[in-house]
Amino acid sequence: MQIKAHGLGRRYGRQWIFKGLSHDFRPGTATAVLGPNGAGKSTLLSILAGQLLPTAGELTYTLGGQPLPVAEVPRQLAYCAPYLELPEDFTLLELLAFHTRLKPLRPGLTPAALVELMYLQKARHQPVREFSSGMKQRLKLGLALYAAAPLLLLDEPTTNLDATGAAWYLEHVARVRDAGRLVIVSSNVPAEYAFCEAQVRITDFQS
Ligand SMILES: Nc1ncnc2c1ncn2[C@@H]1O[C@H](COP(=O)(O)OP(=O)(O)OP(=O)(O)O)[C@@H](O)[C@H]1O
Repeated sequence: MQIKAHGLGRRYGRQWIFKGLSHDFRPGTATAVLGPNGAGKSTLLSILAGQLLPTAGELTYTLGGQPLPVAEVPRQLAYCAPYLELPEDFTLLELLAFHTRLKPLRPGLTPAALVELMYLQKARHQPVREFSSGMKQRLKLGLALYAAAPLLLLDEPTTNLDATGAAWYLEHVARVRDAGRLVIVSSNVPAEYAFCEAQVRITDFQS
């Protein structure tokens, strides 16, 4: 997956969050979207996900060398963000059965194997609402990292993770970096994006 952003801007009311943002998110690369709290990182990720319209500029998506209409982007997308909620009344196994029908896992990976990768075996029959915040974050990350999707968006991925959880994230994000998969990480925690080859600083596009 490739995304070309040209002259992108987003405004809320009269306030421009960012303006004139151009960047080529090349296939197979990992890019960090950086900026302090409130800079517009989540706003940019929502725009790249095709979930929020930019006020200015344009986005071009390409998959396998072919243009991809923006309406098709959600099908190609795995997205983990603090504001995306899980259906918490399901048990873990119920949630995986439901979720993987809509968003299949990588070829050869079963929900049972994913449960083990996420170290959540003991919670298989537990409703997700009873999970700790760190367990929920491991689940959200596991579902996104191991989805069969060529675009991976991670918004503040180590939110709620302890040191062991943060190390788990770094190990698994490295494992799922296939040729052609585009990874975009929004963050202001250096350890979370140290592996990224490219950076977009939102503050470079603010007046
Ligand atoms: N729906 C909205 N209506 C009005 N303003 C909004 C809306 N959504 C976001 N904003 C504003 O846009 C700015 C950027 O918000 P955003 O959540 O994208 O920042 P962020 O860099 O992800 O912040 P953080 O690091 O705190 O998560 C903020 O000033 C926020 O108040």
